[in-house]
Amino acid sequence: MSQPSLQPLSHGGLRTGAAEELIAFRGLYKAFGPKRIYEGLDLDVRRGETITVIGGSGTGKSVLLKCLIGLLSPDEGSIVFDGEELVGRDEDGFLPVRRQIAMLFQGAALFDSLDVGENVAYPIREHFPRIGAGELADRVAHKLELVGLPGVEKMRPSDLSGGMKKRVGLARAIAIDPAVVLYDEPTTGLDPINTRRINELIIELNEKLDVTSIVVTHDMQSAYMVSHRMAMLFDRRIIAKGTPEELRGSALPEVQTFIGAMDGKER
Ligand SMILES: Nc1ncnc2c1ncn2[C@@H]1O[C@H](COP(=O)(O)OP(=O)(O)OP(=O)(O)O)[C@@H](O)[C@H]1O
Repeated sequence: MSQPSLQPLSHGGLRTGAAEELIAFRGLYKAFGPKRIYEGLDLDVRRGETITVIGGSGTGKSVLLKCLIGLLSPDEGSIVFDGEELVGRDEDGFLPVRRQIAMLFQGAALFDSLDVGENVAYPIREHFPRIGAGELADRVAHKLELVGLPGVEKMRPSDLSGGMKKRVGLARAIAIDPAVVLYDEPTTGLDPINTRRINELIIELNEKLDVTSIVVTHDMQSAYMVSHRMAMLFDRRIIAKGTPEELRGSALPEVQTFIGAMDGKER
C-alpha cells in the first residue's frame, strides 16, 4: 500500500469548497445511561475560526470534542466534517479524520516514558511511518520552535513545568499539520503568565497555520481573548452563539447568569 506523502501535509485533502462551515453538528442526542447530555444539539464551526464552547460543569463540552474525533459516538444525529459524515464510522473510518483534527487533551497527556522529541514525533510516525529520520527531526524541531520551546527534545516530560507540558502537547497536536485543533481546557491549572502564553499561541497558530480551532474552557478571559465566536451549552443544547461581544450582550437570562457568575469568579 502506498504511504501518504509528507509534502502536502498542510491541510492536505481538505476540500476547497466555498462552504463556509467546516464542521456541522446536527440534531445530536447523547446519553450515558439515564443521564441525558444532548437533546437536539446543533452547532456549526466555520472554516478558519476559533470558536469557544462554554457552559457549566458536566454539560457535555468535552464530550462534543470526543464525538468529533470518534472517541465517543452520539446516539442520534449527524456530524459532518468537510462535507463527509462522521457518525457511524468505525475506527478505520476515523483514521483520516484524526489526521486532520488534532486534540490537545486536558493535562497534555504526554508519554512519560518518551522524551519530548519522541512525544512530538509520535503522531508523525503513526501517520507517516516511512518518514526519514532527518525530516522527522526537522519537523519536530520546527513544531517545538512554533510553541516557543526550541531545543528541548531531550528533556523528559517529568522535568517540564505545567505550562511547558501544555506547549509540548500543543507541538504534538500540530505535528502533522492538522486542519483543526481541539483544545480541552487549555489553560486550566496554569498561572497567569502561562495562561497568557497559551492564549497567544492559540491565536498565533490560528493565524500562522490557518487552522480552525474549537476551544472548551471555563476561563472566560481566555475565551474573550482567543475566540472569533463563542457558543454556550445549556440544557442539552447550544442556546446562544455569537461574537464575544454578542454573547456578553445576550438578552437570554441563562447566558447572563452564567457569564455574570464566571466573570465575577475571575475578578
Ligand atoms: N465515557 C463516559 N461514560 C459515562 N459518562 C460520561 C463519559 N464521558 C462523560 N460522561 C459524563 O457526561 C457528562 C458531560 O461530560 P463532559 O466531560 O463533556 O463535561 P464538561 O462540560 O466538559 O464538564 P467540565 O467542564 O466539568 O469538564 C458528565 O456528567 C460526565 O460525567
